[in-house]
Amino acid sequence: MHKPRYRPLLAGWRLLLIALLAIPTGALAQVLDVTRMPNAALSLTTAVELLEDPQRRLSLADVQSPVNAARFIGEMPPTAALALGFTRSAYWLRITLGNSSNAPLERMLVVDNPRISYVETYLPNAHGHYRSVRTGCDTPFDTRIYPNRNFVFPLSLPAQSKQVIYLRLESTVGLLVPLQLWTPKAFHDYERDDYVAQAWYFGMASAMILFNLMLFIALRERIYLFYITFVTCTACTLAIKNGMIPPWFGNGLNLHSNVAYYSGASLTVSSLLLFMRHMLETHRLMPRMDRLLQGLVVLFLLSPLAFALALPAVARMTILLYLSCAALILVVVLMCAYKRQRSAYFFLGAFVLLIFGGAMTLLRALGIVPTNAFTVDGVQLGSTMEMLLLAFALADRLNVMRKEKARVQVELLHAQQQLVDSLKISERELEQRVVQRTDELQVLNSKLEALSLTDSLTGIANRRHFDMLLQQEWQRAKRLGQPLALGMLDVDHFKDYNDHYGHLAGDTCLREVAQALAASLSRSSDVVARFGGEEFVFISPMSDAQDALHVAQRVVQAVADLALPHASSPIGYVTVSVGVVAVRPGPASTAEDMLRRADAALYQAKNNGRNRAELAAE
Ligand SMILES: Nc1nc2c(ncn2[C@@H]2O[C@H](COP(=O)(O)OP(=O)(O)OP(=O)(O)O)[C@@H](O)[C@H]2O)c(=O)[nH]1
Repeated sequence: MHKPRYRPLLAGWRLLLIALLAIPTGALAQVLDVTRMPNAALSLTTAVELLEDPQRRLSLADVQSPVNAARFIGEMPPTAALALGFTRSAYWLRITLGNSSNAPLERMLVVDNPRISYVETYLPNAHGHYRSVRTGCDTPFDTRIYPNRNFVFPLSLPAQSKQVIYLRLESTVGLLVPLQLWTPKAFHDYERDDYVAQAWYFGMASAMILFNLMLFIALRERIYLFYITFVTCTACTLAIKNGMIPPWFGNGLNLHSNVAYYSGASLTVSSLLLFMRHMLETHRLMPRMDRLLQGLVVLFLLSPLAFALALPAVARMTILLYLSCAALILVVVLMCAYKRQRSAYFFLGAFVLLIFGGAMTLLRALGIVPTNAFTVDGVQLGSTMEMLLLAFALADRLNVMRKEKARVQVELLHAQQQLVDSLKISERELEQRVVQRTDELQVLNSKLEALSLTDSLTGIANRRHFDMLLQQEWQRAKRLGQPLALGMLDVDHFKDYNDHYGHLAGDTCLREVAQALAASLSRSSDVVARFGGEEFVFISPMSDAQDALHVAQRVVQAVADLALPHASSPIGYVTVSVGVVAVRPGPASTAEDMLRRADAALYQAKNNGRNRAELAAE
């Protein structure tokens, strides 16, 4: 026969204690009178007599035989449940119930733990024959004579009667037996409240799943999917644990079984690990630990195969694995919290609540803490708090991300503003530079224009400039009906001067003649220009013939006053001849005519002996 190698010490100690304290009661079975009942569960623990069947071979007839009947032990400690620990033995429970009243009574015998693999009840009929009902979580749901998440057996106790009821219990996992007796009414009330409490939990889990599904659809963040998977696995596992899976669900599969329960728990742990990895970003904060977590995820995903093939054998190891994993999760969360991972604080709080709830359930299973509303639903309560806190952590994460986004947006705006500002500054600088360059260009242009209009040798207006000015002055005089005078001047015997003094000296001479010419025409409206070679011209607006001749003579005199030596000239110094004309521009005359006439007058001055001014003939 297979015996577990490591029976929990506590369960062993408990059985030893029970054996020492127990009085063989085969013949002296105490009768529990069920005539008067409380309006709540009546724990049958102290009324139970217990017989261990390590080989799991005894039949009802065997346990009724005088030898075995005398081996039942009673006087159980007054706890809410018989905690028999992880055991492969079958246990026989004997309860003697009495009805001292004169009326038949209906009672409900309840095994308030849906996780017992096999619950076989032997109920006597009026003739003392036993009817067996074999059910349990590892048998199909329709084996239950009363459809409830726990194992419920309605009893009929005739008036003035005594009944001995036998229960045979066997489990592939921990064996915890909260055996209760109820009146039908009290049980129905409790049943309603119990299902309402369960509905609260599953309703809340469903709401969380749907809400986070919507968040996932809206935000497309994978972490919500991990959370949904985790909550779904948790809710399903708790539904299995509490016997809440509807009988029609599962398509023939027994989803109440301990294989389903352990598989659900493993899937829950792997989804929790997946969620935690993403939530705490372990791949970034602790890459090596993250690889270990990934390995555990795979291990837990594959573990249902092991449960299906060898559940009783691997049950104890699985519990150890769960505990190690819980410790590892705690270490990871603490390390992340130490590294100031904000989500880790929430995760820590949530996980501590779950562990606390789970620990309560485990300690109840081991018989260390009493069975009560808190310890029975410890995992469920812890899971509820965990679910809420993790949802809060997700909301906080969203909030942090939103704040981060807002901060980045502000930074972006700031950067944009800075860019706009610097663009504006460079635009202004560019504008200034353009203005400056334009000014410089204008100056340059005016210089160029001035250069293009100035004679490079003498510094007075050149021929081009003169042509323009002559046209302007001509038009103005014509418009205003004013007289306009034009003088044409030529240096006398200049070829000889050049020949005698050299070309460079000739240039200097021309410069001095130009200055003398410019100095002789003092009005601002007067114009002097180099006409070409050694010829100069002047324009004197608003001057009639007399004025013009007077100006021309002044020029001749001014050059003569320079007294520039000219060895090749009959006079001995540099002189000029001037031909001058004064006209009143009319529709028939042109500026060119005026020039021709001035040239003719110059020719006349040359012919008349040079060093003189001649007025053009009318
Ligand atoms: N040094 C110098 N000589 C120039 C310049 N332009 C023209 N000449 C000279 O001026 C002389 C003009 O001589 P001509 O036109 O023959 O007349 P002229 O010798 O002055 O004799 P008249 O005009 O009849 O008195 C030429 O020898 C030119 O080479 C110049 O820019 N610089």
